[in-house]
Amino acid sequence: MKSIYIYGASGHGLVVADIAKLCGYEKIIFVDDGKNIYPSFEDIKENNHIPIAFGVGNNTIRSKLFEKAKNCDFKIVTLIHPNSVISSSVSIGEGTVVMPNVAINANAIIGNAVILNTSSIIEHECKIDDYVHISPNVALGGAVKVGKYTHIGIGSNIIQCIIIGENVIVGAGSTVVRNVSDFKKAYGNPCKVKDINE
Ligand SMILES: CC(=O)SCCNC(=O)CCNC(=O)[C@H](O)C(C)(C)COP(=O)(O)OP(=O)(O)OC[C@H]1O[C@@H](n2cnc3c(N)ncnc32)[C@H](O)[C@@H]1OP(=O)(O)O
Repeated sequence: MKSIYIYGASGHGLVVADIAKLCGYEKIIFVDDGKNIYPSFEDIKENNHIPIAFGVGNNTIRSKLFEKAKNCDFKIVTLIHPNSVISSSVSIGEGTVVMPNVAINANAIIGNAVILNTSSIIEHECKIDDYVHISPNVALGGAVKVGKYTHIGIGSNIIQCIIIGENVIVGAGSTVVRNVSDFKKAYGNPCKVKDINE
C-alpha cells in the first residue's frame, strides 16, 4: 500500500490529504507535533522510506517543517491535483501543493513548499519563490515575481511584471499595480502599502 506522511493535521492538511489520495497515495498518516492523537515528527523521523508532504498554511512554520524533513533525508513529495492545468515548460519545486483548478502558464517557475491554492492563475513567466502561499482565486499577470514567505490573500489580482518582495502580505481582494518591497502589508484596490507591523 502506497503511504504518505502529511506533516500538519490542520484544515489545510485535510485538503492536502485529499489531493494525495487523488495522486495515488492509499494510506495517509498525519504527523503533528502539537496534537497528541497523531505521531510527532520525533516519532517518525527514522522512517524516512515513507514520503512526506506538508499540511500547514503558515509560511514560516511550513518552511521549518520542510527543512526538518529535508535534514532527515525524507523524500519530499510535490502534490498536483489532476484537475489543474500546467504548461510543460513550468518547473515546480519539492513539497509544493497545486490545488484543484489551478492554471500555470508557460515558463513559470514555482519554488519549494509553495501553496498554489484552489483556482489560482499563475500566468506565463511568473516566478514564485519558496514558502509562498497564493490563496484561492488569485490571478497573477505575466512575469510577476513573488518573494519568499509572502502570502497573497484570497481573490487578489496582480498586474503583469509586478515584483512583490519577501515576507509581504497582500490583503484579500486587493489589486496590486505597483511593486511592493519586503516586509510590507498591502491591501485595497488599488492597494495601499504599509509596514507589516503597522
Ligand atoms: C483557504 C484559505 O482560507 S486561504 C487564506 C485566505 N486568507 C486571506 O486571504 C487573508 C488575508 N488577510 C487580510 O486580508 C487581512 O485583513 C490583512 C492582512 C490585509 C490586514 O490585517 P490587519 O493588519 O490585522 O488589519 P485589520 O483587520 O486590523 O484592519 C485594519 C483596517 O484595514 C481594513 N482591511 C483589512 N483587510 C482589508 C482588505 N483585504 N482590503 C481592504 N481593507 C482591509 C479593515 O477594514 C480596517 O479598516 P478600518 O481601520 O477602517 O476599520
